[in-house]
Amino acid sequence: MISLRDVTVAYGSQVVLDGVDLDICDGETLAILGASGSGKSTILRLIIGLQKPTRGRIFVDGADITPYDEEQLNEMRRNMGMVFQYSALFDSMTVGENVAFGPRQRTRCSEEEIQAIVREKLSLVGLEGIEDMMPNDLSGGMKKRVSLARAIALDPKTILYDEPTAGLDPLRSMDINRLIVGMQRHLKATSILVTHDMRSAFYAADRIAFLQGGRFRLIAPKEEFKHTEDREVLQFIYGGELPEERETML
Ligand SMILES: Nc1ncnc2c1ncn2[C@@H]1O[C@H](COP(=O)(O)OP(=O)(O)OP(=O)(O)O)[C@@H](O)[C@H]1O
Repeated sequence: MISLRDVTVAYGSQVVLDGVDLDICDGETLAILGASGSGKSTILRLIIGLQKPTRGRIFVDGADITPYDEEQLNEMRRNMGMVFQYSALFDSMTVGENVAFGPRQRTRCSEEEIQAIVREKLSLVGLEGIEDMMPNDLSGGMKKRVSLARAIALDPKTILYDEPTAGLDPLRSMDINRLIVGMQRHLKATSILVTHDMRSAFYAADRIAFLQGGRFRLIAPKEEFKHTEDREVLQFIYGGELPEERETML
C-alpha cells in the first residue's frame, strides 16, 4: 500500500499540492487525471522519492519514506518501475542495454541471466529480437514499449506510468493500454497511471482520481467516476463540453 498523508508541495508561493491524502492499494491500477500543471507528475516523483514534500508524509508498505536518504530510496526503488513521459531511453545504448540497465546496476546476475531477463521482458511487450537496435531507429510506440520493458526488468511491485500514451495514435495507444492491463495481471503489480488520455484511464484503471486546485476533487471506482454528477469533472472528461451539449452537437 502506498499512502500520501496531508502532502503539500509548494514552489515559492505557488502551492501545487495542498494537503493531499491518497491511498493506493496493492494490485490496483489507479489513474490520476487533471489539467496540465495540476501536479500529477509531482505525485509520481514524490512516490518514487525524486522529490520531497514541503509538508506531509509518504508511506510505502507501511514505511515512512519522507526522511529517507538516497541509499534508502535506491533500495526502495528496486521494487518500483517508472515509465517516463517521452520514454526517456538512453539514446547511446542499444535496446538490450537499456533493458539490462537496472539488472546490471542493482543485481549480481550473470551476463547470461541478464540476457535472459532482456529477452523475457522484450517478449512480454511484444518486441522479441530487437536487442541490438538503437532507440532512434524505433517508432514512438516501440520506444514506449521498450521503456516499459526497462521498467519491469526487475519485476517491480509498483509501476508508475507518466503519460504513457502521449504522442501516440489511437491504435498504438490501445496497444499500450492493453500492455498496462497485461502487466498488472502478469506481475500482479500496483500501477499508478498519470494521463490526459480518458480512453486509457477508463480502459486500464480500477479507480480514477481527479486532481484540481491542489486537491483530489473526486476519487472513485471507474464506473462510479464515469457516472459522476460533478459538472467540473464531467467537463474535463468530455473535453470542455457537458454530455447534454455533446448530444446536441452530433
Ligand atoms: N522544479 C520546479 N520548480 C518550479 N515549479 C515547478 C517545478 N516542477 C514543477 N513545477 C510546477 O508545478 C506544477 C505542477 O507540475 P507537474 O509536472 O506535477 O504537473 P502535471 O499535472 O504533471 O502537468 P502536465 O500534465 O503538463 O505534465 C506546474 O505548474 C509546474 O510548472
